[in-house]
Amino acid sequence: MNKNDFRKAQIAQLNAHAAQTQAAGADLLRQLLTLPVWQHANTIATTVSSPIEVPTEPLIKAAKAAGKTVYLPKTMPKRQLAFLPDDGPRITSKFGIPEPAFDVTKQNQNVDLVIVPGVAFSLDCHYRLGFGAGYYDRFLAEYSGPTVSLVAPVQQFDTAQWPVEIFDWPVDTLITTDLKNSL
Ligand SMILES: Nc1nc2c(c(=O)[nH]1)N(C=O)[C@@H](CNc1ccc(C(=O)N[C@@H](CCC(=O)O)C(=O)O)cc1)CN2
Ligand SMILES: Nc1ncnc2c1ncn2[C@@H]1O[C@H](COP(=O)(O)OP(=O)(O)OP(=O)(O)O)[C@@H](O)[C@H]1O
Repeated sequence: MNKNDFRKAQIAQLNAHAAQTQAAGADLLRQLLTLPVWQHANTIATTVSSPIEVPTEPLIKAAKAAGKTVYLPKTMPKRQLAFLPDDGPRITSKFGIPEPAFDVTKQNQNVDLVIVPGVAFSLDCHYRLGFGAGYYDRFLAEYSGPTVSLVAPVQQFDTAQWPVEIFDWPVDTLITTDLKNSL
């Protein structure tokens, strides 16, 4: 199947399994908190999740409670992402995603840990398929720090069932959970 058709089918699956994905969040977060790469990070980047994604609000709260600075992406022209601290009001973008206000003096593209979103992940080579605009592919081409993705059962594939391209970057660490942790 081509990438766009696979992505469309997979987004339909994410919608159908949204409750299961929300339920998986607690176990995925529990595992994240045990990772040295999390524990040692002073600055972390994540997203504001939509209802079909692994919930990130508990992760944001846990990071702040641990004294970390949380950065969120703001979508910029030319499909670039600017990472800005989650320290003020969030403004909903034209894509419906709440984002921090742009302030070049606060921008940080080199945080200690990036939590990478996606619609599907391959467990063998850690490839990810995103929502399709290439924002993270472009960002990861420039970022050399550690990456982790929280993978709900519906997002797990033993091997990529979609075409992997030259600009696709594997994620360092995939955290997965059993279906029984999501019921
Ligand atoms: N929660 C969350 N936030 C995130 C991401 C994500 O995956 N999850 N992103 C991960 O990358 C970035 C936003 N990703 C996006 C991915 C696709 C489209 C999109 O398809 N937009 C148009 C098409 C516009 C175009 O082709 O330029 C659309 O809605 O039709 C928008 C944003 C940053 N924030
Ligand atoms: N490093 C890059 N530089 C320029 N263009 C890129 C780069 N990486 C990806 N692209 C372009 O971005 C587009 C979207 O790529 P793809 O379909 O793989 O997105 P995705 O992985 O689903 O999205 P995302 O990375 O936002 O989650 C492609 O047309 C690709 O050519």
